[in-house]
Amino acid sequence: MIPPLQWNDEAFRVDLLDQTRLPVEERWIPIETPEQMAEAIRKLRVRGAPAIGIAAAYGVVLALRDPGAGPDAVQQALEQLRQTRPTAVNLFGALQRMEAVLKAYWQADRETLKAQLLAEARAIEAEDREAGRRLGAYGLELLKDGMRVLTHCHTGGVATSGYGTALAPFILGKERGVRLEAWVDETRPLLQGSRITAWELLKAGVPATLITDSMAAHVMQQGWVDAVIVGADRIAANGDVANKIGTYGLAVLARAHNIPFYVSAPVSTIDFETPSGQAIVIEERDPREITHGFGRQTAPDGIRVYNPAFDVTPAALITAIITDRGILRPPYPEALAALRAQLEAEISTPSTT
Ligand SMILES: CSC[C@@H](O)[C@@H](O)C(=O)COP(=O)(O)O
Repeated sequence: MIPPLQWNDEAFRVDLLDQTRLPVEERWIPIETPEQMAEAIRKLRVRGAPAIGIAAAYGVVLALRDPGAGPDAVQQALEQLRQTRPTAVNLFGALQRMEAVLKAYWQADRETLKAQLLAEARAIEAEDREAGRRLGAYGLELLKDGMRVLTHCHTGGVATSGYGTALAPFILGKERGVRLEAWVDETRPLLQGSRITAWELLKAGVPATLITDSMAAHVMQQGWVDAVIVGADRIAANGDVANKIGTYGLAVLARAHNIPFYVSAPVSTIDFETPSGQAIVIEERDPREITHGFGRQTAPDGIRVYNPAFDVTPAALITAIITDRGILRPPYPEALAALRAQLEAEISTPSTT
């Protein structure tokens, strides 16, 4: 498993895998300031909901790289990183945790603040790694040996810090001898499926077949898909799920073909404060991603373009939501409320082990 980034303690910087270069080149770039991290997130050099949160957390630590910088610089970094991408809630959750550390150690000396911020960023990364392993194990309760499973966008190692979210059962399944076959959606317009999912599954030795997004209906109609599994960028309190554009269409297709549709995401992707998908802000990206994708003009100058990066799948189309705390089934408002109560109870009664 390749991580999306590595903290370089000696150089006090982040070494980041530039995902825009995949699969042709595995290029690691040094990130030394919060500005550089914000740029990397905006340009999708690091992407995928959990990875964005982890990257932003380390980006906050970088505010203290300059020997003259103090808590004000950290506060500024928090504001800057919050402006990068609006949809994935992991970004805001991670920054909220970093802000809590900043507030708790505002009056402390610089070295203590630095150490505490770094420890929190490392904790966010480690928790996500463990969440991915659990997502894989729960996913394998639903995805059985021999199944052909369609997935969308990229939800593996470099989008997280370990096994991934929707790709976790494929990777863990490979380790455990459970044979899953993947249908990989290309994922227009930025091709996270063909560039990154296909690359990661090949590396892991998981059998995979690449299709363009518009072929999904056809392969389902042929009876060649046993399940669909996707990740999430934000799950609302009623179970609506924002994920990469095209996910909603797949859910409709899965329902039409009587195929189970699963969402796999860590609890850090659940936004209990957002009542439904309608309240989720959908990022709109540069029209040139469609008209000039990968440097080649493929549409006439002057054409009007709409380029939403995500869509919302209504809870009613989701067969189960796999989380690192177990598998949720409809009705989701009740299942999510129970999960929230469980998580809150754990916070108020910290474990003594
Ligand atoms: C890695 S978990 C799932 C999502 O983050 C993933 O499906 C996705 O939509 C990523 O979008 P991206 O725009 O590439 O950051």
